[in-house]
Amino acid sequence: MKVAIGSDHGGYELKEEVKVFLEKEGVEYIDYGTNSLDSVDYPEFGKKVAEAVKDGECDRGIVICGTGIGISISCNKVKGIRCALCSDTYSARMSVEHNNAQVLALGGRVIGKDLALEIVSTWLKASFQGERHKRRVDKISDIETKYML
Ligand SMILES: O=C(CO)[C@H](O)[C@H](O)COP(=O)(O)O
Repeated sequence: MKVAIGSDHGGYELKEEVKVFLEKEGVEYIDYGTNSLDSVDYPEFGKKVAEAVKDGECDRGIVICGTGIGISISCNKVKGIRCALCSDTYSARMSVEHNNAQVLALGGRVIGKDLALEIVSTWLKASFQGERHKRRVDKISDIETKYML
């Protein structure tokens, strides 16, 4: 599995911790920035990660801003992308098993490193359960088809 990872300045430090974790776990990743604590605009980095997943360059994405909110909203504007903002391991697992989320969002100013890494670990191991959940995810796609160009 190859993971696209990106953040703004509010998520930069946690992004660097997540990268160390991915390396330890032997998970390949591409870092789409940002590369410092200098102030930047989170939609640019959410877009890069979401597009990398949409285009098949990466299988999944992890995005981080201060709260995780702005960057997750940005990712969810890319057609076909389901980005889930998670602050607990149960939601992280469910976001894949039930919602087939390909992108995980974290709040760098909300959760600590240890919890964040547990969430990432849980999320990486989860897989979509299909069945009744596929019908529901298909209905999300129907909404996109109606409202997104
Ligand atoms: O969480 C965020 C978006 O949802 C951003 O990281 C946050 O808004 C950045 O704020 P500031 O420019 O004050 O560092």
